Amino acid sequence: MRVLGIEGTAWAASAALFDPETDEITIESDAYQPESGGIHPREAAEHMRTAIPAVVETVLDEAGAEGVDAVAFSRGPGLGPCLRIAGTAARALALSLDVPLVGVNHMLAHAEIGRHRSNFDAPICLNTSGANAHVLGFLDDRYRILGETMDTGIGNALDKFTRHLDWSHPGGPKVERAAREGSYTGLPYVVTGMDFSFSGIMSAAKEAVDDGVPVEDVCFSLQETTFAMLTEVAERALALTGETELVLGGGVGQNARLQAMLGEMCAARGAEFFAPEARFLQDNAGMIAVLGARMAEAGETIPVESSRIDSGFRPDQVAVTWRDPDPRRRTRDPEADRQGAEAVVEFDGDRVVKRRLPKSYRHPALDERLRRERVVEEARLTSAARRLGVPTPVVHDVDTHETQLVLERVGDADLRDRLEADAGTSTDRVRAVADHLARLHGSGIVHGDPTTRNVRVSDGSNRTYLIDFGLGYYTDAVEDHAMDCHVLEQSLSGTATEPDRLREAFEARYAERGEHEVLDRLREIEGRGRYQ
Ligand SMILES: C[C@@H](O)[C@H](NC(=O)OP(=O)(O)OC[C@H]1O[C@@H](n2cnc3c(N)ncnc32)[C@H](O)[C@@H]1O)C(=O)O
Ligand SMILES: Nc1ncnc2c1ncn2[C@@H]1O[C@H](COP(=O)(O)OP(=O)(O)OP(=O)(O)O)[C@@H](O)[C@H]1O
Ligand SMILES: [Fe+2]
Repeated sequence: MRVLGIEGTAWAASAALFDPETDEITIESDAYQPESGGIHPREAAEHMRTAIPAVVETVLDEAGAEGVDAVAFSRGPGLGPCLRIAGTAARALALSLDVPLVGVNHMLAHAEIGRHRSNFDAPICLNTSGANAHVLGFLDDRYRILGETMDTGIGNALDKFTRHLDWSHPGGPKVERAAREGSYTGLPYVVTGMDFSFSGIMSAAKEAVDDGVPVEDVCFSLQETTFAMLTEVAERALALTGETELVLGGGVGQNARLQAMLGEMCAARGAEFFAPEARFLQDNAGMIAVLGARMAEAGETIPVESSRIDSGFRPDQVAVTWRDPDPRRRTRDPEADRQGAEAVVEFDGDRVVKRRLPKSYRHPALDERLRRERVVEEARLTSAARRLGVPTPVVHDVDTHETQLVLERVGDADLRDRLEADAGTSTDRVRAVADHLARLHGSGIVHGDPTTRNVRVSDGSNRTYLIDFGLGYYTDAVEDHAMDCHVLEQSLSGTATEPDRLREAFEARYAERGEHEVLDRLREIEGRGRYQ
């Protein structure tokens, strides 16, 4: 099945032909370059109007229209005016060639091209593009968003920073070049579970430049900080799901420093890492044609009448019928797997020794700071939570120099590995987590990382413990309390076959025990448009 792909979500007018028999992918692209500032949606759409027919024609000239069995196009997410033009071109072409039409989710295409090129079975995918940044895992029939940006995509964040410097668009490659001459200066580091945000860091970076810190140093630190955050959440996703493969997607993925950090993180934990070639990382129609072919083979074509574009199209909205469920996810031995994202954990009788070893992918100054802060916070908040009546391990010893804790060993398993227990029991356990979080929030404590791997459960009783307070802190901010709930729910989605029932149970109990405004804010967080 030879598929012609069309891409036009924002800046790249691109057409491609994919032939699954030979695995040959011909791509023809024409980039929109703003005269000044960032991408102007109307101007970009004007570019699409002339450039898309031209790139399509070039590809058809090369490949011959007779051999095209389907037309695939980026249905979203993206800029509405651009998507509409690309969509119209795709529909017209499908009708004139008399072949089926396939509507592709652009972010799934970024993810799947890595799987396709690597031949990995079930990788975690880190998408780092202009308007998006998220970690995806595949479970049952769907990609799950395990974590994502709470404000802008990573590329847009870098581009906005360089606009402040009056550098031309796109800024990402220029930051990379300037960073080669830079040295480290501190910037905020913002990670909650597997979610993260860039706006505070970017404001601090602009301020630093205005205050006279050399631009090269700020560029260097921007990369060190934001890429370490992305690497950390990718590692947390590997630890949470137990997967051992990672693929990278999106335009920022062309950055050599980001690739090096991810490669180093994976090597250190015995996982495999793959980054596709640059032409498949930046927006391109090749990835649309490849996923389009998979979808068409599985019968996922759409009638022209119902092929509307969707500028807010999220990757977890797509029912995935073109690949098998992860064959390994359910057969691992969870208790053999003691490798967290941050720490190495060893059992010593009824005690647990938790060491945060240096992470070689992180800049040493940042690494030192994070490990020290987290050990101190973990010891302090684990004990504070206990005093509030929330079951947590007793802290036996804290060594900030060695960044090591000795904790009481609690529970028999991580909640992650008991979610498929009988419905009543797993619901009760999730309710207990709601009790614990509501109680912590009531006293101004945020856990910071309440995933299903940071809840320990006992098999013989209803005891449910919270562990791993290293990302916790004190605040009464509703937003931060809601983020805790969001992290828990996202991890349920990433690890449970039937997350909806569990999420409902969590919220019903939190509504009884916690503040209503927190759940209202939770709705708002979930509804935040990520395309900006
Ligand atoms: C929805 C769609 O339109 C959008 N596409 C997109 O953002 O284009 P993409 O090609 O994936 O990424 C472009 C971004 O990638 C950044 N970029 C390109 N090369 C870079 C480099 N070497 N280092 C850092 N950033 C880089 C650019 O600055 C720009 O922000 C998306 O995928 O979010
Ligand atoms: N006190 C404890 N009692 C029993 N098991 C524990 C305890 N602390 C940690 N573990 C086990 O070790 C695993 C990793 O521990 P922990 O979550 O604290 O490390 P981490 O590296 O910070 O992980 P992450 O950042 O991925 O959440 C836990 O999922 C749990 O199975
Ligand atoms: Fe993209």
